[in-house]
Amino acid sequence: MLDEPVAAGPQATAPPEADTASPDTEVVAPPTGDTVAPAAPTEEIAPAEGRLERLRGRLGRSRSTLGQGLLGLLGAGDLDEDSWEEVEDTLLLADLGSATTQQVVAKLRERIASRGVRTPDQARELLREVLVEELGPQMERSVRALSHDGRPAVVLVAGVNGTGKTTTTGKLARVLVADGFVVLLGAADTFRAAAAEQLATWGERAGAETVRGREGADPASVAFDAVKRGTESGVDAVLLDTAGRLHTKTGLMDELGKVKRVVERQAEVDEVLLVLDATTGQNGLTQARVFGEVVDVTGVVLTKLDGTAKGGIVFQVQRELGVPVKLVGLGEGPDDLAPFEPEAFVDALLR
Ligand SMILES: Nc1nc2c(ncn2[C@@H]2O[C@H](COP(=O)(O)OP(=O)(O)OP(=O)(O)O)[C@@H](O)[C@H]2O)c(=O)[nH]1
Repeated sequence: MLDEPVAAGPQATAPPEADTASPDTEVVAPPTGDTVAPAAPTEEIAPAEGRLERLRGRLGRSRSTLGQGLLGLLGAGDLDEDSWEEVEDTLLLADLGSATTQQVVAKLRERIASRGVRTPDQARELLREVLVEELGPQMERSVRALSHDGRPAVVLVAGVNGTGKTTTTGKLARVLVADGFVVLLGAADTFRAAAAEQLATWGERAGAETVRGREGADPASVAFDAVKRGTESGVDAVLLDTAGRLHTKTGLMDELGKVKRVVERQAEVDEVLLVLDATTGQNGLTQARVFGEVVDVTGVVLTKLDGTAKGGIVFQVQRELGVPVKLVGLGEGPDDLAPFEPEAFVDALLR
């Protein structure tokens, strides 16, 4: 449903760096006047609380690699060098990466020697302790506070195409709406018309407005207009979905940097969430490094953890990027997004 086109010509809103061509942004339902009222979602949204708990079963495949393999080895008692090599291989196979693997093995060896491990339960406890330590429970993981004294929190969602950016933006909107926040979505992926359509559909379902531009419009202008509208109408959060595919990688990065700079002319960007597909392993880390050079990534969303036997990628992301994993995608369903909790995650791996 396309209604209430917004006059957002370049003179009105486009900042100097933005494209001078008319961005032709429009607002997609729910239609409102000057104030963005929390429109009723068109479908029921599951409460955010206890999501990871409900979604635990989805980590089943990761569990079979890490949990069963390691517990079997460690629970057997005194380990010879061959067994330690197997432990190492199991961790590497689960995508923990070599640095984390070395660290985990060193800690396990030391603690097994000093405390002794004789039963599977003791092995599980020790393994849990070491893995949780590796995930740095002290890291700040919440998506930054949504109270900004009269201005919306601005969240930029970035990542390469297909990782699940649009889906994650939509799911996040639902979580926030379920928590009582008024959300506005900005479809700054103007490279692919279907992406804006997809986001607007998520918005309608969650009860959030979507500001979007015509295919090929300047993404920075669309993002700027979305934040402007969100600020003027007093929403709690503006979530900006960005493009993941351009003709060249340099173009993509330049565009993302520009979107952020242009938005920052009127509001601080509170959160840059980098969406990584957990099934891509090492590739995801390479992407993360490249994105990190262009924008300060404040948190990672690891998607498709339901579809991989390599949940260990979480450890690598954390260690190599020094950025907390804040959210995990555990399915294609609209409510399959959960906050990342190290203890609960490790428990799911070892269950
Ligand atoms: N199994 C599973 N699938 C997911 C998850 N998150 C997203 N997907 C699927 O991944 C596919 C790509 O998701 P999109 O949200 O379109 O990805 P995108 O990054 O926005 O892609 P572009 O718009 O092309 O840049 C879709 O089929 C989603 O349903 C997840 O956590 N688990």
